[in-house]
This record gives sequence, structure tokens and C-alpha cells, in this order.
Amino acid sequence: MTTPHIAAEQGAFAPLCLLPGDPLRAKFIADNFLDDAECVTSVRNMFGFTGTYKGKAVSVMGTGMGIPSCSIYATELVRHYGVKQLVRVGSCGAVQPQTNLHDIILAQGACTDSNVNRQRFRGFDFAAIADFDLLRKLVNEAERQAINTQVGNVFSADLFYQPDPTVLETFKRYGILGVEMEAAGLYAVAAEHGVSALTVLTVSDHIERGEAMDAEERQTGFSRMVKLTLDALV
Ligand SMILES: O=P(O)(O)O[C@H]1O[C@H](CO)[C@@H](O)[C@H]1O
Ligand SMILES: O=c1cc[nH]c(=O)[nH]1
Repeated sequence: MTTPHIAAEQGAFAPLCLLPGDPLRAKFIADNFLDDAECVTSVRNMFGFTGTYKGKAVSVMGTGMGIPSCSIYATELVRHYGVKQLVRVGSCGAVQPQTNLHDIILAQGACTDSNVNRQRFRGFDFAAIADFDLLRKLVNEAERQAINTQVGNVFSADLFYQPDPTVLETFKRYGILGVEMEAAGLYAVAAEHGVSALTVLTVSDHIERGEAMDAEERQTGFSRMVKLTLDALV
């Protein structure tokens, strides 16, 4: 049985699924990091692939942008395809002055201006946190490979184009490391279904300084994050 948004055979996904926002990043990851990768779904051009990394099955699938889109794919992957580890590999805008382009952020927690988690959680504020075991594995592997990471809170925004730029001052004061658009929703989907989730982010731009990666830099920077994630979790 397929789902409204994923047309794959039962058993087509591995228990570990990497989740970039961009479906073409999913293809890039499948082409460059997985052996014997096969495209298992392409509904709406939201590509999903399964292959192996160091002999172990791994899947990768795009989620689209924003919590609603990401939540659809994460929910269907868990409910219908048995995915147990949802690991977002995304990009974010940096908030803190000491953070630079290419830095890797591990989203220990995710604040949000989205209302979706309140809808799930009876109107209460849900503390959207990463799975500790996945987080610990990333931290340990990064230390082993001497890759610097920043671990802490991110902000999952509904709006990419913030109408009130002064919100950045609040983010800065509260120690938010990066702004992206999915982690808080992904963590709540995982909690609802009793599976594990983590968000690993590469800093693609610095919001205050107006710096941004060019196309080639994006690919190189994301590759470092993807390799680290796969080495840590496979
Ligand atoms: O690069 P991805 O994973 O898509 O992540 C970030 O980029 C998109 C916005 O450009 C949002 O999805 C945001 O979370
Ligand atoms: O969601 C995002 C992604 C990159 N940079 C941002 O400012 N926001």
C-alpha cells in the first residue's frame, strides 16, 4: 500500500532515513554517498532513495520546505514505511556572531513560531528536542573526526522572509544558533510516534552579516555534514 505522497513498495525504506529539505539534495546524497541507490518514490518530484552506506541500508528523501510539508513525509515514512530514525540534514541561517558559514549545528532543541505542536499537544508548549542517542553519536563522531560542531537550540520559522527583523535580537539573546523551518515539527512527529529524530544543519548564510554560500560552497559544505551524519549513524 502506498500513501498519498509516497509511492514506494512496502519495505522500500531503511530504518534510517536522511531528510534534506531539497529533493535534489536527496538525489545528490544518493548519487555521491550511497552504493546501489535506487529511486523508490518520486511523487510531486519529492525524490526518495534507498541504498547502502558501508554495507548498511540507508534511505534519503526530500521533505520540502516548512513544518507542514516535512510533517507529511515524516509521518508517512514512520507510519507506512517503518522508518525509525528521522535525520534532517538541512541548511540554516546563523544568528550568533561567532558562527560562520559552513559551520555545523546540531539542533538539540527547536523553538518555533508555528502553531502545529500546540495543535498536537493540547495547546501546551511542547519542548521539541532531539533524540539523545542520535545526538550523542553525532557529537562523538564529530569529536573523533576533529570536526567542530555547535550544539544547542535552533528556531524553526514559518516565514523565511521575516516581516520583523528585530526578532533577531531576541533570538541572539536567547542563544538561538540557527534559523531554519522544520526541526520543531520533525521532533514532534517523532515524539508522537515513538521514533527518533535529529536535525543536523550547515550554516548556509549569516542573517545579520548578509553573508551567503555560493552554489559550489553549498555542495562542499553539505557534503561534510552528510558524511559526518552517515559515519556517526551507520
Ligand atoms: O536546506 P533545507 O533543508 O531546505 O532547509 C532550509 O532551507 C529552506 C529555506 O530556504 C527551508 O527548508 C529551511 O529549513
Ligand atoms: O530557513 C532558513 C534557511 C536558511 N537561512 C535562513 O535564514 N532561514
